[in-house]
Amino acid sequence: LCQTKEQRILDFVLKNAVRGDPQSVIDNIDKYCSQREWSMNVGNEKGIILDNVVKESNPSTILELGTYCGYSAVRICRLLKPGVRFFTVEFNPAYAAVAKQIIEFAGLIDKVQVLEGSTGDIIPQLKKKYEVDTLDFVFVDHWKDKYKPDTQLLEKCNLLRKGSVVLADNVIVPGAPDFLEYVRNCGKYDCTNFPSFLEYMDEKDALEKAVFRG
Ligand SMILES: Cc1ncnc2c1ncn2[C@@H]1O[C@H](/C=C/CNC(=O)c2cc(-c3ccc(F)cc3)cc(O)c2O)[C@@H](O)[C@H]1O
Ligand SMILES: [Mg+2]
Repeated sequence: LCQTKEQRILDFVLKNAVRGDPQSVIDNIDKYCSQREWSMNVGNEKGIILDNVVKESNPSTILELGTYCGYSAVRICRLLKPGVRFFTVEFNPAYAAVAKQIIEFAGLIDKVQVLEGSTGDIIPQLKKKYEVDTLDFVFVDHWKDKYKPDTQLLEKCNLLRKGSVVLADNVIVPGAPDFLEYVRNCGKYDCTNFPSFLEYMDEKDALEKAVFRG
């Protein structure tokens, strides 16, 4: 019945997680993807680093680039105080549909707006159409060749302010070399690298935190 891996992940969550309990949703996605089918969720090792960066930023307006199944949306939103706004962008309708159901099951759908479309089209709409002033936190985890252009687009659209945190997954594998070179050398960011491991594997990976200097 479940034709796609993403539908099988959703099915496993619906069957095994506890409705309204974000941690059980995260734990069950990690369990399925480590025991049955690998999947490109940020995972628990890098997820703990993500948790810590989110907690220290205490953000009110958050943007995620690349929702996929909603694992990091649930991971981030479970830490947020009431009333904050979390936007996540996904251009694959099948993935967006799975993500919405997983976010809803976790009980977090009121905090989350899944914006269906390409980041290149949606980022320029955030101020006028979605009433965003500036972004406190951006989690970047979509196609790796889009990291740099979309970071530059965020700058161009004046969505970053002094202290805005841009946190990028996979800067070792699959890697985002042009993004790393840009944020580390353009002079507009203070960068920190967080070595970790690729989700569900023993391979090395890392997150890069780039704080906009304003
Ligand atoms: C411009 C635009 N607009 C909107 N949505 C967009 C968009 N570009 C992509 N998306 C969306 O975001 C997700 C894409 C995620 C891409 N992530 C990875 O490729 C990835 C790969 C690995 C990996 C590591 C080792 C391997 F051997 C193989 C794969 C690990 C990871 O953690 C990854 O994130 C996916 O849901 C896609 O539809
Ligand atoms: Mg990733």
